[in-house]
Amino acid sequence: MTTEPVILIENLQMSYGSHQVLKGISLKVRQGEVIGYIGPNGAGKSTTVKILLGLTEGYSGSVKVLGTDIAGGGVDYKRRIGYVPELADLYDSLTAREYLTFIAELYGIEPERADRKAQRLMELLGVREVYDSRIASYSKGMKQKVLLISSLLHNPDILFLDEPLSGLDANSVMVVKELLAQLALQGKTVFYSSHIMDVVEKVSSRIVLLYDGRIAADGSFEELRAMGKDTSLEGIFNELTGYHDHKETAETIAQAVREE
Ligand SMILES: Nc1ncnc2c1ncn2[C@@H]1O[C@H](COP(=O)(O)OP(=O)(O)OP(=O)(O)O)[C@@H](O)[C@H]1O
Repeated sequence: MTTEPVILIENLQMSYGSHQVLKGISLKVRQGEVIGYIGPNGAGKSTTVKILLGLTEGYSGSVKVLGTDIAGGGVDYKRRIGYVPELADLYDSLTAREYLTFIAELYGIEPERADRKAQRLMELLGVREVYDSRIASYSKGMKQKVLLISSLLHNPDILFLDEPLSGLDANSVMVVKELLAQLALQGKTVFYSSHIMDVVEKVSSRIVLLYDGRIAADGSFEELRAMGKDTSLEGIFNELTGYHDHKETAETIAQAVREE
């Protein structure tokens, strides 16, 4: 394994109009780390990931992925990255075979090889029987599995995942959680953004909490736990983001529902 960071972010700032979303983020991610990237809704997690993927421009600061300054617009580093977006635009009118071989082709994988690998991964994830059905007919979890496969076909070095377990059944969740650990053992780096705290707690070797445009905590779960009073990541999250009134908020909402 190399010791150079695979992701190096220095003083990253990003605004949409007058709204400053990222207020100076610095982060070094090393090969083989599984980063749990967490934060409240709207904190800027997806924005960070989209910048790292070269999908969002207009930021300031420096961002290097796999040694490449992404501001240079190079595409080589993108070939070594896999991405499972939060809201996916799957081509519903295609079958998984058509979709996955098409995606693989974009990565320069020869169609027959891609087809073999896609079928194998569909089989391992228990969805081989719908390989030739239109994606439009799939359940949410089946679509999620196709997305996961599409991010892995080209054997990427870094995997960016935004709520990757969304819609997956309990057995599939266990498989994917274990898969992430196995991929990290192979030396792949995983950048995992999710709101499901008990999963983040279990799969991440390091947790980065984004709050108010800045990194509010960065460390292993044990290190984060040592910082506060709470013992669960959910509790630590509430503590670090200064949120204590979930019960009152829920009561007020329930009351508002009854109002005329
Ligand atoms: N294209 C855009 N134009 C304007 N504002 C945007 C755009 N994309 C994101 N934002 C704003 O930036 C902020 C951060 O959004 P982002 O999607 O990065 O948050 P997030 O941490 O991923 O949230 P969530 O947990 O809800 O997915 C939000 O206030 C959002 O409204």
